[in-house]
Amino acid sequence: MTIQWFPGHMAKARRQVTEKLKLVDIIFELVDARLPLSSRNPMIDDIINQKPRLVILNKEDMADPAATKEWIAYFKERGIESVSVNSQAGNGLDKIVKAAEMILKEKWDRMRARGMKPRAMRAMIVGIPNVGKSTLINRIAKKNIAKTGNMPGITKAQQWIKTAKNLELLDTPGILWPKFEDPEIGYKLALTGAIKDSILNLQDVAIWGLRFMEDRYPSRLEERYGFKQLPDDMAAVFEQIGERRGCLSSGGGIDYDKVTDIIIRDVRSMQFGRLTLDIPPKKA
Ligand SMILES: Nc1nc2c(ncn2[C@@H]2O[C@H](COP(=O)(O)OP(=O)(O)OP(=O)(O)O)[C@@H](O)[C@H]2O)c(=O)[nH]1
Repeated sequence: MTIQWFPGHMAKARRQVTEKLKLVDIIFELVDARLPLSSRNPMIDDIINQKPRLVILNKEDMADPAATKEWIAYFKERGIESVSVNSQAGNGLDKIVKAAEMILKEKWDRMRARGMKPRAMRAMIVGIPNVGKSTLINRIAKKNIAKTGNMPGITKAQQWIKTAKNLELLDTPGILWPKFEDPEIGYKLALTGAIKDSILNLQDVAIWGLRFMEDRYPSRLEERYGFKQLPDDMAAVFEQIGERRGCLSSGGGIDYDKVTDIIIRDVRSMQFGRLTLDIPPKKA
């Protein structure tokens, strides 16, 4: 991920999504199921401007299943339909089609009432980098019956992926920017790999991750690193992990950078199991 989100890039991304909005009936807003709020673009409501929308919580296989259920209920309470899927395995694609049909039902009924022939629903995927947009598009494309080609003579025509199930998907997603002025959101995005590793101090990211594990999943932290509770002195924590995992620097001491990498890699490669980093808000 090399995109730096300067104001010019944001304006361009927004313009590209706005232009394509006219072509579709529904937006598939893809988020990371581990971060259902932090991986949303902060201006998404404004950008899609009343267009019907389905939130897709992708990478459900990496998220805490109980939390995913709570997040789906959270969106529902706010009038937003959502489904969870694992695009890598191709699980849940039927759920997407069903939910889209439900969301667009009234519009389709109106078209039928006017004597119009039902046509396929047209959708586009939007989301911040790394949430799995290309993976989902490729999954759907693999299951497709035919991929429509460019219209002759129109060099930049959109390509539509036709699925067997009355859905046509734009083959290029809309890429929007994440928001990471809030340090907490930044740590979460960094820990899941949604923003470049050079943006934040990785040791801070690793420490945030350890504190999160202590708070939410203490038994998994203990199992992996041997700490029931973390001492205030984080250097001691790094040293213990470093000793266990053989992270020695050339001078013989503990190599803190190696320990940092191990902690971050352990989260990303699910050594702590399925984690949801955005905590579903408690019901009022
Ligand atoms: N475990 C798991 N990994 C997934 C899933 N979907 C995507 N991935 C992985 O997430 C990473 C990012 O996926 P992409 O499809 O490249 O994400 P993208 O949103 O297109 O990313 P950009 O091109 O940066 O905008 C890849 O390593 C995928 O293999 C999923 O459902 N489960």
